[in-house]
Amino acid sequence: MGNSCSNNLGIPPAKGPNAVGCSDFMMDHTVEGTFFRLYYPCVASDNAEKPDWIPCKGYFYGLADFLKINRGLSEKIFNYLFGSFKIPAALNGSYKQNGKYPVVIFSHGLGAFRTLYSAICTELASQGFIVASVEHRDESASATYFYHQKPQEPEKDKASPLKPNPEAPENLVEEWMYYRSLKPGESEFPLRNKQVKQRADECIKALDTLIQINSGKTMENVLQTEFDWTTLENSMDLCRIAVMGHSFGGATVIEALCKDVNFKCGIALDAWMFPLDEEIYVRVKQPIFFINSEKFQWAGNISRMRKLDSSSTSMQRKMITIKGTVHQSFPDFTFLTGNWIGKILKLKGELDPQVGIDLCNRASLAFLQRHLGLDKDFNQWDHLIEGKDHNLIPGTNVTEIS
Ligand SMILES: CCN(CC)CCN(C[C@]12C[C@](c3ccc(C(F)(F)F)cc3)(C1)C2)C(=O)Cn1c(SCc2ccc(F)cc2)nc(=O)c2c1C=CC2
Repeated sequence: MGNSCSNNLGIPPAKGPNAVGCSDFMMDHTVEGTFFRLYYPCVASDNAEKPDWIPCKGYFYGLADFLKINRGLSEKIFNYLFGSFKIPAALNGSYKQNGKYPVVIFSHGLGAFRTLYSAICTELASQGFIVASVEHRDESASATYFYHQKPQEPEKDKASPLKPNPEAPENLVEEWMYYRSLKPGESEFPLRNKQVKQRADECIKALDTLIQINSGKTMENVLQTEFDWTTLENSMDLCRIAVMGHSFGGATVIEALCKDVNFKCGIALDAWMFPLDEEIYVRVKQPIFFINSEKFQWAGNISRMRKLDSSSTSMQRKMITIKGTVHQSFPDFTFLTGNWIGKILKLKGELDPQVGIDLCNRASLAFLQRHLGLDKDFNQWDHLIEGKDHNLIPGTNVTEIS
């Protein structure tokens, strides 16, 4: 019986052979630029500083907006509950050169943002992937930020004004974009359909930026982190690229596969299929792996996933359901509250969160080895792709409409 006191809460460290580095990248500074958190294999060091899980309090404000609760009060509660958590990775750790690593682009869910899936992203990086977790600017994130060029200061006040945010780059002003909820009477599909298209474009833009970084081109990272991005020259295997995402990010996976054949396969975690156009189902050709929770799915959503099955590539369309899991079993919150808060807020299912994320990560690694042609030992988990485990169901538990 694990001790129930709170000191055993935290994001579980990755299990793979590589130490994990983590660094944030934004280029260019505008809302049209790309913004992602990069996780990568790094040189092991025991005293490395760890990145903050929630990087600044603007994200707490956005979470409050998303959850429709008061900002002031919830900022204090969130800060108390989650403010001190770190990501089990080395902030700006030195990149570990070892051949070319396959690449994964990760897309977060509605109301989430780039840092909330670190148990998945750090595990992939520790197993030898370079992972870019994008932060979407389609107003589906709880919060995100970007910069404006500061208007030219009139000559008179020479002295530079007190800088609002010390690490903010020169002469740029930080601006925050918060979650946009549906307006009363607004129909949801047009908004979500527009957002999923922008989200796919942002995944492609992040990939294009990684391709430039891989070429060794000096990139001007607006965030001015202590990380030398030129060390990533020739680090990526650009024939082995996958796209992955949770919920709204799962729909983004399908849209991105459709738009860019550089994505060789996709993994959709508890996908929310509603935002997708009907005609997309026949256009996707790449392999897709649906990893579903037991509680979130419903017949209409499953039947849309099944439409992707009927095409000729059905051999490469797989679906499993993890028993005892809920929608929030994929983001990091599932590790960060005690059992009873977690159950009340539906952040935890019946299954131990660590067991659930291990099944998800191992099944994903096996699928990535199969469809990116990796020569690792992830095929040891091939049985998980078929749902062969006492905590898995092949396909779905949802009784589907015919
Ligand atoms: C009332 C809000 N109402 C908005 C439409 C529904 C809210 N909701 C259920 C929630 C998110 C919940 C949550 C988070 C976080 C705490 C905290 F206390 F731990 F912070 C608590 C409680 C509230 C569980 C979902 O939207 C579920 N969902 C999600 S949740 C992604 C997410 C968001 C924020 C996070 F911090 C972590 C993960 N991503 C999607 O793409 C889709 C859906 C539904 C359809 C498509």
